[in-house]
Amino acid sequence: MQSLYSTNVVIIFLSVAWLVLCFVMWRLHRFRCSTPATNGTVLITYASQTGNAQAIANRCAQALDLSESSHVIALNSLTFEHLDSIEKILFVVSTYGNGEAPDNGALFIKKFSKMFAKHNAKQTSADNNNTYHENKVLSHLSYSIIALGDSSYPEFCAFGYQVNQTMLKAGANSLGNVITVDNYEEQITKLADITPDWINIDHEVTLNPEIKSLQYWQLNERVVLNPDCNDEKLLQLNFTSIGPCPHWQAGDLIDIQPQNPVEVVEQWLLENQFNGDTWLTYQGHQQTLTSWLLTRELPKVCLYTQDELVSKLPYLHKRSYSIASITQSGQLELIVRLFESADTKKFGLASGYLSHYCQIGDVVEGQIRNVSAYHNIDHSKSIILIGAGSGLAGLKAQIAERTFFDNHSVVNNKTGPSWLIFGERNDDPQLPLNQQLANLQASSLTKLSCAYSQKNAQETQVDKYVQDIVLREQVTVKQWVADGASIYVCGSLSGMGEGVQQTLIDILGQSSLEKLQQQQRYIRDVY
Ligand SMILES: Cc1cc2nc3c(=O)[nH]c(=O)nc-3n(C[C@H](O)[C@H](O)[C@H](O)COP(=O)(O)O)c2cc1C
Repeated sequence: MQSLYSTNVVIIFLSVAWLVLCFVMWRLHRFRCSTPATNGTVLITYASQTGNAQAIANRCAQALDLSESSHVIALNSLTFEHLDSIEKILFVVSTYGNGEAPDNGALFIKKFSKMFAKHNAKQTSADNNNTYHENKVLSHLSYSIIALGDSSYPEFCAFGYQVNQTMLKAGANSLGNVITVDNYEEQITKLADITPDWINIDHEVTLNPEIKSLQYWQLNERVVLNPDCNDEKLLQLNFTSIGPCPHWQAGDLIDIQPQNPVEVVEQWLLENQFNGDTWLTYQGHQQTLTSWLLTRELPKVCLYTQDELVSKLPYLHKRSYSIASITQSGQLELIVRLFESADTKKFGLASGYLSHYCQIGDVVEGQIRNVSAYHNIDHSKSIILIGAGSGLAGLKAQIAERTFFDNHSVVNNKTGPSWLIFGERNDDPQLPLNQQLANLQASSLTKLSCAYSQKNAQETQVDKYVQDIVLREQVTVKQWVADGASIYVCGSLSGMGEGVQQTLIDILGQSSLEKLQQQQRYIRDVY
């Protein structure tokens, strides 16, 4: 009996010891997996205009088991103290404008060049004018750069290279070449292919078409907003979601999968002697070759066999559009400018598809893109919304969200005043566009100021461009900003976006505008 008792005690003891050992080994394994390669502190910083670089930064944080809230920050928020206290940093930065930084990274080069110069000056005097150490302020720090861009721009990934130069000058250690990413697409670009070796991206965080569900939208209505214009028509499109409606916020974009016109696909098939009626199965879906090729690039010279086409021909690049409505309306609204080439009279691929080839009732594939840089607006404060043409989309979404906030917030927390400064071509009040503006003024705006580019400014005393209004109304603009207003700009970058920015610099001063940008009170959804 005694010996049976002691055997049981030994078995229980061994079992507990075994469980404890297993637990310790498991914790150790988890610790090893989650600890960054250097065992040092790692930070991830992003500069992102439309959310791609930010999404990659967040996924890298997941792969490194780092918290997004404490280890992922916008480049404008990066301080010298951060750099001084960490051992490794990952930059995920896109390029914007003409080889420039995205807005939430625009202060980095200026801020750090100044800071490093100051530090170097101190270092120099400490070393009795020995300039050898001048560039070693960040010698403890290693870094990698993922640079997003689009090779159709002359300055491909220029900002990524500028960040690299700044870090090299400060003596930081590069962990490899700048990783350039051409035309990043969430569902096509494999994260494992664009991340440095020290980040172990597993399959869970590798986005590809199989694991991300696609979103489809049925076109219900299409209205020409400026029927008086023969060129560059502006169209409003309304869609409903097929299946449960995804959630989005004002400022979010939608990436639309464009399609070739059917005639173009049929002509290409004929020229290359393929049979468009052949049924082909790819990734579990079966449709005719013609249907498959609607969304594919069609090369001038085709070296593939008919069976290879679907797996080899790349998808047409998706195009991003600002969403003009809010989820609560139950409709996805877009405002699209139809591009038509002056020489060939051909339509732009995506704008032609949405504005011309796509028919009412047709289904369009489009993925909502969360752009948190455009979200952080305090609706209880006032806002100056500035834009032109298709930029009305982003501005309408902000107005709709503020109206929703007004109707659903607690009594004392009402929406602040909204001032819309908008530019189009013609002031004819019968035009659907001008009727929409009048409706917005009646229902939701405190102030509406319009500029008309096709009016003769001297003769009619109207402003030609939105920046003319900002300049003429500068006293009021300054007063609104002093009272806490945000400024939200939406529309084309060249011309409108750049003109507005220069005028704001002229009237508010560069440093005040930078401060507003840092406080996320100057937001630009410009393209
Ligand atoms: C208005 C605009 C300007 C751009 N300028 C450049 C450029 O000069 N060089 C470049 O390589 N890519 C340029 N791009 C491409 C972006 O860098 C690319 O789309 C990137 O994926 C955007 O990433 P983000 O969403 O993080 O901002 C530009 C894109 C837009 C919309």
